Amino acid sequence: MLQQPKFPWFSRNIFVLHCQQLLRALDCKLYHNHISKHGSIDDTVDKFQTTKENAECHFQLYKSKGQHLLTSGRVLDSIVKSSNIKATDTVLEIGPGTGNLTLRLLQAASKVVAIEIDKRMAEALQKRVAEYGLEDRLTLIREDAMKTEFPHFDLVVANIPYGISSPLIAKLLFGTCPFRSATLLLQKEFACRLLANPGDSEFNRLAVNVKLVAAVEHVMNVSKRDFFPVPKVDSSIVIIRPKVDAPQVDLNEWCAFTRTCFSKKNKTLGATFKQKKKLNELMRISCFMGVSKETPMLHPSSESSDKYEDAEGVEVLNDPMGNSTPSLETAVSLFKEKVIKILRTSGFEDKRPLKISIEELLHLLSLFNENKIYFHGNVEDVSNTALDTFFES
Ligand SMILES: C[S@@+](CC[C@H](N)C(=O)[O-])C[C@H]1O[C@@H](n2cnc3c(N)ncnc32)[C@H](O)[C@@H]1O
Repeated sequence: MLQQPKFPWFSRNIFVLHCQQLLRALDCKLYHNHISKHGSIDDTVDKFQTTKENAECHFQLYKSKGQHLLTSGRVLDSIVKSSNIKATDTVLEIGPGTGNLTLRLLQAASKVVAIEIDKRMAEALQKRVAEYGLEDRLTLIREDAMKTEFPHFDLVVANIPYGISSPLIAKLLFGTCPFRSATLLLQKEFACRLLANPGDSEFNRLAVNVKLVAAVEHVMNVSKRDFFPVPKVDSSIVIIRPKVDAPQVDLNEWCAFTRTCFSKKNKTLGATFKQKKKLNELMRISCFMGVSKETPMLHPSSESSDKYEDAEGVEVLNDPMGNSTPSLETAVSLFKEKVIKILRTSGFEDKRPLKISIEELLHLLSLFNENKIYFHGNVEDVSNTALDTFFES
């Protein structure tokens, strides 16, 4: 007889999963290779169930760790099939859990590197993989995937904890390991945002930043009923493929630029860039970037009194030492004129970020930079700040 879970399913965000229940819930019928070698899959499951430790163990599944196990054989097979795994590939799996997907990946690939934060899950996975005699092909790293340096891999295939979707995608796309593709199960709403195009209501900074460097393909939607325990949200499978010809752009500058453009995504860029706070910030950053040596507007001095116009007909003040320095107020107003002039002459002033393509955004950023207007001040700290601000809206 199966033991009853210790807690009710919905108590305190913690679920109890009995191993036997989980294993009975698994649809393992497509382990063809294994079946042909070792007899029926039911035999294997029974063998696993009667292992003393497993027969007695149970897990508390934590929502905080995104522990919703995928139990549909149909969906698991679709994930593997759509990933186009080659027999020579090393697959990176983030959050293998008890191994429902891992076992299928081990059948298709040469190696699987699985990173699992939960010790109990890792132990159950190891045992289960050993039951199938596949342990030589599995490298199990018991760490937080966000704090671990990824070893070499060819592609990623994973049902990830949804809480780390954004930083994980950023880590993959801007990490040091080149890879072919990432087939990921994501929360449906998040996947829709990733897939959105200019003009779509969901179009946003997330899509812009990801699509700068990768193509995103929708594979299929997955019902919440295909998970155990059943989560509140539906899911989607997407494949992210890094572009081989991604534009060469300073990522920090790009991320800071898109953050500004999408800060008020229903407003025109003209309205967004006219905000006093934003102008002050941009002027400060442009100053920090060393433009101060080239333009007097970035050395404001309220002491100055005499006025004259510079070569471009811009009003500038003289300070007692003979340096040309405008007041802070004048400097901000000159800076604003410069920003608006760029937006107006390039035709972006009345456009809304929701409808602007990546190519257009790249063009606008290059116009700003050519005019020595910068969005990110710290050029040395590229990786950290780019990742930190990559997806926030
Ligand atoms: C949605 S479950 C998926 C389990 C399994 N892949 C499946 O499909 O049944 C997510 C898994 O990721 C693990 N996990 C959560 N946060 C993690 C992190 N930061 N690094 C690595 N694994 C994590 C959880 O313990 C859990 O096993």
